[in-house]
Amino acid sequence: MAKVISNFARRTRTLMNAPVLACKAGSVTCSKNWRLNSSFVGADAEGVNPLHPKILITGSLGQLGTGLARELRQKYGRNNVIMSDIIKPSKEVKESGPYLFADILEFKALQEMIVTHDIDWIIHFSALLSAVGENNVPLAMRVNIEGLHNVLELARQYRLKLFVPSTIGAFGPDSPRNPTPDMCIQRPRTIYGVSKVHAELMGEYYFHKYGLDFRSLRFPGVISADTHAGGGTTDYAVAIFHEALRTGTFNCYLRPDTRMPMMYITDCLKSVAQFMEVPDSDMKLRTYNVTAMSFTPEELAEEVKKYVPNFTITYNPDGRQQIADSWPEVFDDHNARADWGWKHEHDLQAMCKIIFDAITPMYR
Ligand SMILES: NC(=O)C1=CN([C@@H]2O[C@H](COP(=O)(O)OP(=O)(O)OC[C@H]3O[C@@H](n4cnc5c(N)ncnc54)[C@H](O)[C@@H]3O)[C@@H](O)[C@H]2O)C=CC1
Ligand SMILES: CC(=O)[C@H](N)C(=O)O
Repeated sequence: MAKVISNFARRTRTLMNAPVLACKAGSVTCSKNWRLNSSFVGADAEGVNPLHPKILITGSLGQLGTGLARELRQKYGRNNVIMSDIIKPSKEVKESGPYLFADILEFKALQEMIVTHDIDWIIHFSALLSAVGENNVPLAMRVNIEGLHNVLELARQYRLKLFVPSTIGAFGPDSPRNPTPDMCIQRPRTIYGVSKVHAELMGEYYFHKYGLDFRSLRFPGVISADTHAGGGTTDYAVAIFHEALRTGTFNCYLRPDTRMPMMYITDCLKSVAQFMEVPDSDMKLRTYNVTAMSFTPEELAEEVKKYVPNFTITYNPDGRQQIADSWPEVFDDHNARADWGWKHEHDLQAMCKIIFDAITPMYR
């Protein structure tokens, strides 16, 4: 009990020292008293129970968030993972566990949420992806850059663990493209990429300056069986499966030989869940590349033909071609594999089989 009280006192003191939080001291104390009265067995130095951290996912109604919430709820308990976004959740989402409205640009409301719900970790998914970002630069700057500043400050003030995904889009035409290592020139030419390099650097700065437990993985294009994709350059590899079954044809906005790194969604979600638990001592970097495969639209189309033999594909490159041409072709993730055992499960063939098995019945 003495350890519990001293942890509690230390955490409360830290919070009270943050000037912006002074007015919240009452609710902080109240929230931590709840912790005192509840099961606190096995809490670490920050007072977080490593078996049941309370996790907030921002932007959780996008392509990745719902699946990650499912994965983390299985691990840490349904009520310990709070989904949030600015859009209305479906009935299934509402029934699956806690969901809250959270605009990443409203700092005070986020503070209140962290305190009221006693959050330990933030998984920060809110973002505008590459193609939509190019179409609305001012909004991308607000959501991707101001939003990041807000979560960094929240994580610093409340001593939270923070995960912010980065992307192959954080590299640019001056980076080596085949393969692209963790450490190399990063001069992206999209606002999305610029905001992600900014996130990597700011997170690492907060780590060195304040000891913030900042973690980031650079994902390749993530492919899932559902049609939702947030407006990225890699989205063709999500849309193609449904179009193939629905119409037998697909009009691709990239050239047939445009090679990009990709990953099946379950591998992506597994990488996040695994990475959040990697001990500090095993992490030589705070930002790691992770990937599973690399393919071109032409190669994907060949695979699709195995399931839809009459499938045809046409190519009409648009503005996304220029983005893709500046991104990595093959991602080098050997550091993640060596330092903390990252390993993908699905290659192109395995992924296509899972997706077609899942969605073909919908089109019969
Ligand atoms: N899906 C992919 O292929 C990849 C994704 N990532 C990163 O992973 C994260 C999640 O990606 P996805 O789920 O695909 O994105 P998405 O575009 O599908 O979802 C983003 C979510 O952010 C929400 N959002 C927008 N403005 C907001 C605001 N002001 N406050 C709160 N939420 C807001 C949107 O409503 C949306 O649900 C992003 O940071 C993205 O950059 C990185 C590499 C690849
Ligand atoms: C690779 C990404 O970050 C995303 N899918 C996009 O294409 O913008």
